Amino acid sequence: MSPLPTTDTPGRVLLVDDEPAFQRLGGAFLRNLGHEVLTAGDGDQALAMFARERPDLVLLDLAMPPSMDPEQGLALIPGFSGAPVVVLTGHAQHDLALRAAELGAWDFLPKPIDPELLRFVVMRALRKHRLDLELIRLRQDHGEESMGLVGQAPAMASLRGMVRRVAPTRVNVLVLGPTGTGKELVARALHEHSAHAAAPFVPVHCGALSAELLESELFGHVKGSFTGAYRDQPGLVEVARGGTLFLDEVGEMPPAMQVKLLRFLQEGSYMPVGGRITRSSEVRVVAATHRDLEAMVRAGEFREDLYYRLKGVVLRTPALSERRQDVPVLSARFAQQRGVGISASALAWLSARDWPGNVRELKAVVDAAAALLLPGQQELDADALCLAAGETPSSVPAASAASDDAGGLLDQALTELERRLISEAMQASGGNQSEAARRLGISRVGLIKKLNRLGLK
Ligand SMILES: Nc1ncnc2c1ncn2[C@@H]1O[C@H](COP(=O)(O)OP(=O)(O)OP(=O)(O)O)[C@@H](O)[C@H]1O
Repeated sequence: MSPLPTTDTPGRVLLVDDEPAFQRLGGAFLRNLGHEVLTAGDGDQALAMFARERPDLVLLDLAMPPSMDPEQGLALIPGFSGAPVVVLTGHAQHDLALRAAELGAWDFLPKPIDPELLRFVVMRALRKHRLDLELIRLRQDHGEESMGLVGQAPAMASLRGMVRRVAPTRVNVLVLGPTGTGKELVARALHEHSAHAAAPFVPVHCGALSAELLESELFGHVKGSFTGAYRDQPGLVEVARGGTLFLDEVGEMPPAMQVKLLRFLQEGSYMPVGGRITRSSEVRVVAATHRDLEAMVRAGEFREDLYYRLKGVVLRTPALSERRQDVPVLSARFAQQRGVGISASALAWLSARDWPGNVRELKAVVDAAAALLLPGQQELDADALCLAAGETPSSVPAASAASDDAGGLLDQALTELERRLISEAMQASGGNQSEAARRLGISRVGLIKKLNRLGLK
């Protein structure tokens, strides 16, 4: 047996025991080891202290006043969720110890307590607690890190960096990029990482409505202001109060509305359709368009003053053709969301194509292919993707499984994919092999072998 470790980072321990002698002696022993010790003499006190002080560990005697019934002690265990619980039991109370474990206790110590064992069990439980916390933090960081914006290309990393920096501010943001590249995702990430994430996120499609309807939608209307206005209707600027108003396709906004929006952006005030009283609302505005707004301004199609109001900060979402190395990771994510795997041939097929509709189009094909899988099939392959894309499987090389040289063609497609991913990673890393290997998720030695094999050195 390995020797018991002697030192570790101390923690904050809640000692729940009604015996003053044990509180004193056990407490002093743990304090000597550097731990901070809190004590409670009954269940109610213990739960209240736990809620207030959030200790790292609970040492719990099961038999306590008023009833001294261990069942009552057991019932306390779930109340200490978030910290490991070590129960203190009598020597012959194995059943009780098992029940405690079922209820979530991490360990148990027989009484009378052996100090060496106490020291060891406390240290082990504290270590577990710290690992749990670290895991939670890593999970949060990981979720935060991608913010739903999947992609390893440098352009995506810097986009995420900008979102993280801009989100906590209230500055207006203009998101520019081709259709289907994640502009709305960026707007949502900005909202979700702002201090106002609990307030509403309200999207409005500016191109889908006439000027009149858009005005009524945004600023609301009063009863009787037009046929069909049977009651007062608040506008979306009101619905989004305190949160984010997302103006999608702002380039399509009719000129008559542009001037009203400008007023709202400048003064925070607006007039509901048919109303006589000016209202105000405070929202953060994120606008997006796939159109060249600057060119529209030059052509007199979009108000210059509104353009400058909207573009507090400009964020750009890259076309998928500018980050082809992200096709596999995006495809794998979309397949995973559908609960299926994805084969190498499928990734090769997807990577070899152009995606004029960008991520939206890629996602639609992966989703459709997942829906077309036969019962029992767990993995997307090139055939399923061909069908989903409306092509006959034999029209693409990787799918012609029936032909004699199908294996050869698949190998060829995979080699091509490998060559491209490696070249792109090397380029993105400025020729640094260690960095390129990290991006590709392989070892440096593995990368060097591949570079030699593919003649890329
Ligand atoms: N980086 C990404 N990671 C994961 N999913 C993405 C990414 N970019 C886009 N998508 C997905 O692609 C689809 C289209 O994204 P979104 O609606 O945000 O694009 P858009 O640029 O606003 O499009 P449009 O200009 O047509 O309004 C959505 O299903 C979205 O979840």
